[in-house]
Amino acid sequence: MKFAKMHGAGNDYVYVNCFEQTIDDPAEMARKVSNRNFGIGSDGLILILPSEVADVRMRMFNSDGSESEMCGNGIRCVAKYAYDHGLVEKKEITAETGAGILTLQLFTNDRDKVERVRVNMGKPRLTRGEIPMTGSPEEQVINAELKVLDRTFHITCVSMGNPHCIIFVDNVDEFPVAKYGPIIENDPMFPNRTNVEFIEIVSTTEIKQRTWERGAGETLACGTGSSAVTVACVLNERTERRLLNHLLGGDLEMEWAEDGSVYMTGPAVQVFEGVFDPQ
Ligand SMILES: N[C@H](CCC[C@H](N)C(=O)O)C(=O)O
Repeated sequence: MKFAKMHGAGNDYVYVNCFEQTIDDPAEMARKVSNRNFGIGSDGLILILPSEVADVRMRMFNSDGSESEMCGNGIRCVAKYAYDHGLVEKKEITAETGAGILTLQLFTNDRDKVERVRVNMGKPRLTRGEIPMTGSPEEQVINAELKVLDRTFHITCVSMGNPHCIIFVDNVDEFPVAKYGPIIENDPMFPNRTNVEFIEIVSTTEIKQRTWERGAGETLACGTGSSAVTVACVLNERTERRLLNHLLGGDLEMEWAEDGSVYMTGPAVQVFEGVFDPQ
């Protein structure tokens, strides 16, 4: 299986060009390639496919084999792959995802390779029914109390196509993400599980994020998470609508625009290409 290893702000995936090859069991393949000792090593597997309604289509599988509707860092790398490998020739493209059709703007360097991508991540979904969460389907969850082990957190829940639970903490560097993340991820109030973001407010235009990803554990960055967090910051009156988010693996420029959509701008990097021998 030919692949490219790419990352966006350190959130790394194995990318397979499915314009020219097929994968029979992507869930199983995701588990194999993601393993950092016995595989290639990644947060998951992303398939780049032809689409009938957009320039490309993305499917994303976490390292545990579960499929997610959307991946923000992944979609920037899909755009880079598509342009750099000649699957598209334009610098504004559309991508079909489980969260709808998104529009992406590509920024190239002087060798005509994509370096940064701005993504219209679409509109956040805020009701329990849309996230999904148990309880009254029309209700929103903003700054609601949640007791976990010995702590009481205040959670805000947002879907960017996939579910996110956002928690503001005082010192994110020292926060025990691996202790609380998996418990919240698997809380029965989230029937499809959830991604969990822990956020420290630096100023009204700057935040720091750590991410516990559904199906993958702690990762260095999460683009859908960063989008959901931007919405949560505004809803909780913690920041302005435009902010710079410092994640463990790099920075993302975020805006929840007046048109209701969230815009994310960030890097897309190819590290190497290779051939994987399935064992
Ligand atoms: N890292 C990805 C999100 C993966 C979300 C995935 N863990 C899920 O199950 O929804 C991002 O940049 O948006």
